[in-house]
Amino acid sequence: MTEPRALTGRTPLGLFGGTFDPVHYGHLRPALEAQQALGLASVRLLPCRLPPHRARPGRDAGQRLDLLRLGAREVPGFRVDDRELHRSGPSYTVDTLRHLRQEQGSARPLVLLMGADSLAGLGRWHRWRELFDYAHVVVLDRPGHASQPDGEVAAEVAGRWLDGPGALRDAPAGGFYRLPVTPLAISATRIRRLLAQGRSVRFLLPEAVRRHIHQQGLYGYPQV
Ligand SMILES: Nc1ncnc2c1ncn2[C@@H]1O[C@H](COP(=O)(O)OP(=O)(O)OP(=O)(O)O)[C@@H](O)[C@H]1O
Ligand SMILES: O=C(O)c1ccc[n+]([C@@H]2O[C@H](COP(=O)([O-])O)[C@@H](O)[C@H]2O)c1
Repeated sequence: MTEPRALTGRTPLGLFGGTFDPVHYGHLRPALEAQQALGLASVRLLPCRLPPHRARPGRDAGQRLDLLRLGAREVPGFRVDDRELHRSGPSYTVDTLRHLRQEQGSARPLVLLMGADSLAGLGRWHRWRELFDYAHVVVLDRPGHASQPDGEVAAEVAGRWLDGPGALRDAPAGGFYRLPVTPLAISATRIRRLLAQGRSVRFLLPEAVRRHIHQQGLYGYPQV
């Protein structure tokens, strides 16, 4: 996959996974802020086929992928990476990171981005401690969710906190960092609910995504 800026062996690569049903500005704006604040050459958006800890999405993988591609097109530094859609079974992030590490080599810092709500469930992810063998983890603030780890996750990251974004370049993986981003109380759940009520979703997601949803009748309701 070609990246927008030339990648040297130690240019950090951002990775942002999600169900993206549909992609919205609560994904894109925090990811863009992370790209700029952390000096990421590129952010890869990774749609999952079967999210491990939630109900099967109403839209199939191809439909969510089309929407994500339209949204990602707005940002020059973003790429959609659809590798999880080609794997059977639940889309475990540790498997994705292992493959990316093999591809990218041992030196490049990989930076797994996640919203604060994902952090809250991290201790239940498949082989979650191994994530730190393959990547740094950076938590993006999300309204209504604590950005501080607790329980087993707090214990695991106690010795992993990084001083600042520059420290991401000092090692290929293993660090933990919290990045304040513009708080946007937007969720795909709320967008689906608005569509179900026949209400407008303008300005919550890219206009091309909104149009595509209506043109394809993806969430089943007339244009508002
Ligand atoms: N408004 C937001 N602010 C910060 N992070 C977000 C926001 N919305 C989603 N994220 C993060 O984006 C990633 C993908 O999220 P996902 O695709 O599940 O979106 P969602 O809006 O949470 O969806 P749903 O409402 O269907 O659960 C997760 O790491 C999540 O924490
Ligand atoms: O690996 C896991 O066990 C795991 C458990 C829950 C979520 N994830 C990943 O976290 C990302 C966000 O998930 P979600 O359910 O909030 O869309 C997505 O890439 C999922 O594959 C991964």
